[in-house]
Amino acid sequence: MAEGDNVMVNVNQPLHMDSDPPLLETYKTLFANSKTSSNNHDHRLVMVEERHLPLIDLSRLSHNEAEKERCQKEIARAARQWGFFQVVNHGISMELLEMLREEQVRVFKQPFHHKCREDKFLNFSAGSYRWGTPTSYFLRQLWWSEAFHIPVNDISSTPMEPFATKVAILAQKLAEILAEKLGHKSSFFQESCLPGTCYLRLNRYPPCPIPSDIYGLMPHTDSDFLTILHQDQVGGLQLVKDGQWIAVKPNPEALVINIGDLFQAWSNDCYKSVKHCAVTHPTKERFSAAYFLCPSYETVIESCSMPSVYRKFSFREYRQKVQEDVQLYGYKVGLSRFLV
Ligand SMILES: O=C(O)CCC(=O)C(=O)O
Ligand SMILES: [Fe+2]
Repeated sequence: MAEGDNVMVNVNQPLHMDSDPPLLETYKTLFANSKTSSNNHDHRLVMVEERHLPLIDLSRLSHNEAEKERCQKEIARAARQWGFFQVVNHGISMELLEMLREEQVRVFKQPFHHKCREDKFLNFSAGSYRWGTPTSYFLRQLWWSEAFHIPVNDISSTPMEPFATKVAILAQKLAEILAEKLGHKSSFFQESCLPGTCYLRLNRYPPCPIPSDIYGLMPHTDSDFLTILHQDQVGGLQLVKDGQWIAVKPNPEALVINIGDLFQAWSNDCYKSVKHCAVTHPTKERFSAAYFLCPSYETVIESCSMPSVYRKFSFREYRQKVQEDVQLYGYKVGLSRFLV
């Protein structure tokens, strides 16, 4: 869809069902004014090449020592060169992934007014549900998505619990390998990232009438150690590689791993926390689920080698700074706030 096509959208005709958040109604005025808005800097106006991420078969970790070593090296190389990679034979069965997906669909199918209830919805704490960015003034700051951001503790005794248990083990295993490849055998991640501090984020991107103008999720880096993403086959994840945006081709058997800001700081800029976003589709809805390996707020992030690029900071300090910047400037500045 070309720039300007957006004016063809009949914004008076709500498309959504009673489970959908009122994105179109909320953004109506912005759509109407979008003809005059400038989005020349938007990467979606440029052709985005579809690429496969490095694909790593984790079953090699249980082969002989030489194969294990090669596999670990590939993981570390992908974290350095891409900040993103995909893994197969990751220990989470297709059945569990299917169960997660079914539960995700069921949860989002609930009526909108139930999902945004202030008190508890299902088993989740108040405030777990988020949708769009109703306070934005610019089209390109809008999010065309809804999400449940759930502390892993709240997942217990839901059908998603078996997935959460397995994905937490995988995250710890990857963190350990990444640390070891920098010469650090440590229990740091085991001790600081607990079920009460890690999150599962269920994302749903409804079909969007003007996908070229609105992100599902704005370009961002993740504020965690690492993220494990399960996505469906619709596609929409894009990331920056060597200064260019590329689109990730979905692989039904793979999970997508990405390095977050905290690992970049801990690794002293060796591993890269890369900017990524989700774009929307004109006719298809898309689901993804992300597990965030996060420490407790008190955890201090200190670089594993010297001289350190960043000063040490607590995760609480980091979150506060991010929130402060988002309120002041409308975007996250991130790690560069903590440069020495
Ligand atoms: O849905 C996606 O592909 C990306 C999700 C994501 O980046 C996030 O939840 O932080
Ligand atoms: Fe993300």
